[in-house]
Amino acid sequence: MATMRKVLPRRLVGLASLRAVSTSSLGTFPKQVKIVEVGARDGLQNEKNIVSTSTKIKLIDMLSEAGLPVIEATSFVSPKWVPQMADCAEVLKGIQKFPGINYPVLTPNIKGFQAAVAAGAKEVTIFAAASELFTKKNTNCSIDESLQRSDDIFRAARAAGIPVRGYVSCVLGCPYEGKISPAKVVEVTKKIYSMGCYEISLGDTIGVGTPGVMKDMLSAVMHEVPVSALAVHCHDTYGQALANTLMALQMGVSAVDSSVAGLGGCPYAQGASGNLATEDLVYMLSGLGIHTGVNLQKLLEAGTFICQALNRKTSSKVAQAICKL
Ligand SMILES: CC(C)(COP(=O)([O-])OP(=O)([O-])OC[C@H]1O[C@@H](n2cnc3c(N)ncnc32)[C@H](O)[C@@H]1OP(=O)([O-])[O-])[C@@H](O)C(=O)NCCC(=O)NCCSC(=O)C[C@@](C)(O)CC(=O)[O-]
Repeated sequence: MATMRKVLPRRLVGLASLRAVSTSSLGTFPKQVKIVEVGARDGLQNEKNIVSTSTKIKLIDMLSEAGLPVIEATSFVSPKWVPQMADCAEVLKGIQKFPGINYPVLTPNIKGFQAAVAAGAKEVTIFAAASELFTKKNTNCSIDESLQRSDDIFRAARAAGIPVRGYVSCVLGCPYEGKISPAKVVEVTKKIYSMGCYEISLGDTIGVGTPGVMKDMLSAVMHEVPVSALAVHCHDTYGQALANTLMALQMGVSAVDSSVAGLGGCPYAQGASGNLATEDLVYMLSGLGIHTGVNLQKLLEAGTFICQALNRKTSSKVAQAICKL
């Protein structure tokens, strides 16, 4: 397709490398950032029209071609709650598994964990939240009950030698409770870290945060959990996702979730919009001279593919800019 063949103009590549030498005044950044691509799960779970299994598989294969090191493939949740993820087993079985790339899947309970393992999952992700009301809306239980479900998963995962990643949602605000205290985020994050999550992604689920509150929340969490075990997951509802992520990088976080074409949202978080667009993140990191291993050109092609399949415009500013050139 002609639109998928556009090559990143030389002058943009040049601009990015020019910026890479002039960032010392911004503070210390990690030399390398691990991008966790969540478009196929977080992005698609919010789509009203069912996306075909083959489209999901092709998207993930294109993201693998682009060199993303971690691609969240799908979620083994109740199809009554999220019908879009009903084909989770087919998707996980159907994708090409590139060597060196992880394909974690979301599991809300032991039933989901067992189904994920049966479909070949090598890594799972549990999800908790720093808000009681969001937890109830999202998983029909209290925070304590959700942690108990996670504990069941940890036991089974340990026995099977499967690594577990974790999410804490609503770290900068909740659609139902409003302001969330950093102390509550610390409490939940610390619990799932001590239960065995090797990495915990702190989610600004509805994208209300600004860099100052990100800094306060992260400072509090970093007192209790090593920064090497933290990631950030910023939605872009108020246009703050890139700024909040930059703040997290300056504080030493080196794992960032993002979504191709900025797809995303949670069906149980009113007002949540898309995630930070992976294209925009890669462009910024490249400009800062930070290694990601991602091929921006191939990533743009994956974004074009899924936007055409969904019949929608990309939310990535970088993709929009390059399409106009
Ligand atoms: C947790 C439950 C299952 C509780 O839902 P429930 O209705 O309380 O559970 P239940 O045990 O009564 O089960 C209801 C039915 O679902 C079945 N069931 C039960 N579990 C499973 C399973 N794993 N896989 C398949 N089926 C399942 C179960 O067998 C039963 O079927 P029935 O007997 O009625 O035919 C439900 O609330 C659920 O699936 N919630 C998931 C919601 C979701 O996926 N939200 C989006 C992900 S979180 C997010 O997006 C935020 C994040 C991670 O991106 C970070 C951020 O931005 O902050």
